[in-house]
Amino acid sequence: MKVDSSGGETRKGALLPIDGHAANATTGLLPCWAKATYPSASRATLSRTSSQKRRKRERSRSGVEELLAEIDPCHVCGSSVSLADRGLARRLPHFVVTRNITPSIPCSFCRADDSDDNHPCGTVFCSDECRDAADAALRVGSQSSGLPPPRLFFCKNRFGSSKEWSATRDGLTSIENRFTSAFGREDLTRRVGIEETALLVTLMSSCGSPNRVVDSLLNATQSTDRINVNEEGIVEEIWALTRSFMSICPRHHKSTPAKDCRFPTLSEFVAFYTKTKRFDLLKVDGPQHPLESYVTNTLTSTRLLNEKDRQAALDMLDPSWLSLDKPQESMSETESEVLRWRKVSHLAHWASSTNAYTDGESGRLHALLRRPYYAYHPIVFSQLPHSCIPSLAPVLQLSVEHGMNRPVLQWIALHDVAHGDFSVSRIEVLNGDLESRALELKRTMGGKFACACSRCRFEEHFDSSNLSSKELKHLGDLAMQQTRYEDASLLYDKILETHPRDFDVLHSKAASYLGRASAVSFGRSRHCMGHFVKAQRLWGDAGKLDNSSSHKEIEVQLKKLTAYQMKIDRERDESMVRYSSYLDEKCFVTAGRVLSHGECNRMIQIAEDHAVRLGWTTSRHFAVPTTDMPIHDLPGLQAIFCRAWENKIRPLLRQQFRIPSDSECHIHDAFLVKYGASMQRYLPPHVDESNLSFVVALNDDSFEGGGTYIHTLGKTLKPPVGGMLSFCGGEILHSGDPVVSGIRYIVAGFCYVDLRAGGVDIDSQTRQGKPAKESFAFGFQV
Ligand SMILES: O=C(O)CCC(=O)C(=O)O
Ligand SMILES: [Fe+2]
Repeated sequence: MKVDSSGGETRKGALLPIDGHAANATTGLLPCWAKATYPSASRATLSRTSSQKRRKRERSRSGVEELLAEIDPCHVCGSSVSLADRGLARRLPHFVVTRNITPSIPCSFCRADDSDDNHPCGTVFCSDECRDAADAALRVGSQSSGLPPPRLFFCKNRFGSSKEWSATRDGLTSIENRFTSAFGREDLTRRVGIEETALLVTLMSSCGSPNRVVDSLLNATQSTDRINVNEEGIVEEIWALTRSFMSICPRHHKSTPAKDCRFPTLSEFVAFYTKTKRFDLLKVDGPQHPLESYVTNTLTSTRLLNEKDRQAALDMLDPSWLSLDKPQESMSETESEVLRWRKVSHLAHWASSTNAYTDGESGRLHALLRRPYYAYHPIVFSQLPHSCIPSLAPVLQLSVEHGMNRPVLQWIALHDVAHGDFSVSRIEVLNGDLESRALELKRTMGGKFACACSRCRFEEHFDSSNLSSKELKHLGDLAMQQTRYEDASLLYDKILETHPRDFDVLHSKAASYLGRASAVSFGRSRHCMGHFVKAQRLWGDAGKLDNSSSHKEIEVQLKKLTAYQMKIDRERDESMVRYSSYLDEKCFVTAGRVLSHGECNRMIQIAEDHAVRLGWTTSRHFAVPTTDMPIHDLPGLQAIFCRAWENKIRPLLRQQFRIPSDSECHIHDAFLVKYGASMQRYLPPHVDESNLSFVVALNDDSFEGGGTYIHTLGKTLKPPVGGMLSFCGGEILHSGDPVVSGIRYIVAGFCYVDLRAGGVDIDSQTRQGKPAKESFAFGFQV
């Protein structure tokens, strides 16, 4: 969309000369997040002709240099600020502090103490006038942005007990209250970074117009004169941000002739970026790319899209850049529909996978989708102090409101958050060491910024003596999220030295052993080096302590322990079931059965009867949820399953995977899963958190599609009714292939193979680091 086309030049907000802004009082006052100045959707999809581009390159440098020189002092008007004038220097705009701030309160940005002469964060305003102007601009912007206001939504974190959750909720409510009382609900505004086309596409499409999805993607990726749609977008964004701040101050008199305006170079961009980022701009490494959630939630949900819209979306999401199998003439209608759905179900994984897709359209789209997206909320982020173990993470998710699915900015509580204790991370990469984090923080927050979070304090001397149990727990949980299981175990041990009956810590420590068990490469070591047994032992011991039943997670683990701990009859170690083998004996499909037809039908019946009263569960699995029913929750299911396990499944697994006699195969989890064309159709690509996994088919003639797609094979495997697929769950990428009609039922089981004695030196033999994102079943995720 053209803002103004006089002189043949597309004058978008970012390119207006400062004079131009000043002349137009209304748009001049608008910061870039105001819709009137900067229509987000159109900017994301704007393409530029090469002559326009050339003209931009020809523009002189002076405008940019001038701007760079000016940006450092006052963030509003550009005039230099005397830091000696501390009263003024400390004064922050209304939108970053609560109303009654006095100069003696530390800076909301950098938390600097008032006694410090140099204001490290560099966020200073030279006068009340500037502060008010910024404040006014924000208000104008928020009124006209046209974007839905943000909601603060809090998820229960995975670590806290119910008791702590209520403390966390109070803590989070206090944050919300603080924002609300400072600005009033209607003033809250959210702005999503324009440059990330996919995000906007998601927003648009989840608001009910799926046919704009591909238009936007193609516009963004196809126009050949755009070198990199993302970077250019960011540059524009920052350019606009900078200029609007510069132009809103009436005291700014320096004019820059239009001919001096041009886009910054990359290094200038970086300079702009790091400086403006100190304001508000925050790069969000979303745990899930918006397009991923669009594909997995919206497209497959019959509640959100009617058949016609979904068909239209499917047609459009069947582009040639998905280098999966191509439909062939000889394919039946069902086969091509399965193929189409498979493409959709793999899209998210494909888009966010680290495998290189560097060529052509697929490469460009892949690059686009893999980039973290940007979201900023000037008010909210400005108020949150930085921490390298953040307790909150902002994510954009769909949320049902008044029957509509809307994208909302949500806060995920990563740890328990007490009243007054909250922080986000202001740097993107938290995996770096102390030094690299410090460097990045200085660039982002100002040259003198030094992080004093407990992680930094700990890593400075690797000494835990000056840390509280709570801080140690945070550090342990962070290590879990980053799959540094050994570090997590050590940190939890430190706490248990003084608090041996802390159920949360006991549970987390057991989970760290389980993480280590899954991180082992079963293909290489044939057992998980005692980690699984240790985890079970720890849960068992915790269960013997008074009050352990008050801890929900421990209770669930004990229930599974009891349900699946069977007496093993050695006589039955030989299996008579025939099977075929794939992938170097890492994957098998039986021709015979491990469950009879009658048993399969009975299991389906029990599950459906139970579901009539209590429904199916859909949230038991953290990363890749299925619509399922835990076997250990229903005695009827458990009885049939355990009989099959003892007599058929266990002996078969031992034989298939050549499990040595000094090791045992343990069930950790098992559930009955339901897929359907009008409900959850498929499971996206993932690896399990297990050494071995198996899938038993409970029916096969009442659905089309379905089966387990094994990615390295490029094939869908479908055992007969009562037959079983088994594979190295932690190593083989697989997905539940989409069901295109009818209902599919399976039993899925997750096993660990461990030494019978469980007694090896576990601390010296663990392999670290399967990415948490792909983990399944009980994963801890950042
Ligand atoms: O649906 C399938 O066949 C695969 C199920 C699966 O992978 C799982 O539940 O982890
Ligand atoms: Fe799986």
